[in-house]
Amino acid sequence: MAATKTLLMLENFIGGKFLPSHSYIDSYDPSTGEVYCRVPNSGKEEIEAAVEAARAAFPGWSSRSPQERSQVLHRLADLLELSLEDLAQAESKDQGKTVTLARTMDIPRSVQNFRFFASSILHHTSECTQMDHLGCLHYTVRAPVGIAGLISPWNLPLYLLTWKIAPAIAAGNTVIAKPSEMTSVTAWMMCKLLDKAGVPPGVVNIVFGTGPRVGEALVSHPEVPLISFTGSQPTAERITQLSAPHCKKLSLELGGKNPAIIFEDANLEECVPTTVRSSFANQGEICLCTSRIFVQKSIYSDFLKRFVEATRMWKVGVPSDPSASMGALISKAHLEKVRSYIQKARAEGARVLCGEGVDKLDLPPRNQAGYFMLPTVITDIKDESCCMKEEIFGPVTCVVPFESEEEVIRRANSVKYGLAATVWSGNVGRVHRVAKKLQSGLVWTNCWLIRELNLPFGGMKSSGVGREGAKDSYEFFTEVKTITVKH
Ligand SMILES: NC(=O)C1=CN([C@@H]2O[C@H](COP(=O)(O)OP(=O)(O)OC[C@H]3O[C@@H](n4cnc5c(N)ncnc54)[C@H](O)[C@@H]3O)[C@@H](O)[C@H]2O)C=CC1
Ligand SMILES: N/C(=C\C=C\C(=O)O)C(=O)O
Repeated sequence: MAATKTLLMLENFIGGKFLPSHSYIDSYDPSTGEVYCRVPNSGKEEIEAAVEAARAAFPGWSSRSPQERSQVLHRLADLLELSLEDLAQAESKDQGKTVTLARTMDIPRSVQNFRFFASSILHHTSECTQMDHLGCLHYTVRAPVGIAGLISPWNLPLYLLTWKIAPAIAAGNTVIAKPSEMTSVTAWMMCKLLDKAGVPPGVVNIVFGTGPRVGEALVSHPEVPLISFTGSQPTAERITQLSAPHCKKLSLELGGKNPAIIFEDANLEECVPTTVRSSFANQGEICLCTSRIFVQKSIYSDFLKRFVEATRMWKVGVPSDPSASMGALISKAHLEKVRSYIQKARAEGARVLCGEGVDKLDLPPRNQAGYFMLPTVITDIKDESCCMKEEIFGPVTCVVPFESEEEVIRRANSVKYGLAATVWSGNVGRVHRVAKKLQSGLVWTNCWLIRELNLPFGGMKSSGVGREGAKDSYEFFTEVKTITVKH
């Protein structure tokens, strides 16, 4: 007799209580393609309950001092850290990424998000000016906005959710968060730690479900004056439309089509492995991943040979395999979408040098229905191709040659996105010059994804609106008031 599988059942977390739902959505293990979890399919009713809880908690939480709130955030960081291994295993199963990546990047960064904002909230200053001729002193004060609506995606589930929750509650807001319906488990696990950390009921509410149903109910709610969103550009457009009648504050962190520019004097010993990582880390499912590699003509063939060799070493394996660099993509639909880009490139006459359709995937029988694909390198492709223009958000990168600095800057800037770029050169003057001319919110030179959480993070053009970071998040999650004192 076949054994009945027990599915993990998630519950919403509202007003400090776990509440079951009327209906549920299936959630898949990307490494097997099997349903293993059921996520509440919430809607307006649950958002109403969460608003009520967040409204009730706001006066108490917002009137605590930053020092008191900071202590709570530190305790939560410590508790998350104690659960690091369980969270890493869960994140990997839910998302498809390797356990190693979840253990070394996702969960440590989630812990760091709470520690960082626990500390930075203690160090903000306000402005003060004097008008002696009128006998006036002016100064600013900042106050939390109220109930913050936070919507996060599936690629870095707990990492990006906590990047929003931590600054929002540090500043004294209460929050209603909606994680991606595809990766809700670690958010639900975190809810179990909130009470022990001293987070009062109603300060953090997590409501699970789909974007069109519960996401829109949250965005449209008149008592939620602020939305912080990370995800795709079409969803950002919808959120902007729904927010407009309420004049909500919006922070939108969207996609990228990020260039790597590699000059002939680059140190290829460092550049090649870092560019493999920047192209394929987390299955290429990070908005900061490189997907267009421009290489100066004089080193083009040498770079390409080394890059393809190094890509072939980027092992795809089951997420628990410690030797795997890459796990499974998030969903069947996403895998098909990513593959369709490779088919389009082939149809246009581009060459696929390694990966999809060229090399063979080696997976155990249990994982044959998982959403795996090999890291893929495309070349001989035109800048106008959709693979060079659109965000693929998978393990696919294009390599093309360039001749001059002016030319590569123009080509790198010729897409609608402007999130992140990398520049590789041993010439400091050139590095500065190129970095200044790139239309990109972030430029890493001779490195990738080294994050300084104090400084602004975010994109220009279609990559987003607003910035996040110590000062930027504080300003976003607070309202400023100017006070004039006549003396
Ligand atoms: N940070 C980034 O740059 C990310 C970019 N993407 C891009 O978006 C593509 C599609 O991925 P999706 O998961 O479908 O992204 P998405 O933008 O639809 O989802 C992100 C979050 O928004 C929610 N959402 C969706 N529709 C909504 C609506 N109408 N109102 C309120 N919330 C809504 C989702 O439930 C999820 O929590 C990816 O292939 C990738 O290209 C996806 C995730 C992250
Ligand atoms: N927003 C994303 C990545 C952010 C990384 C960071 O803050 O370090 C994304 O992939 O959507």
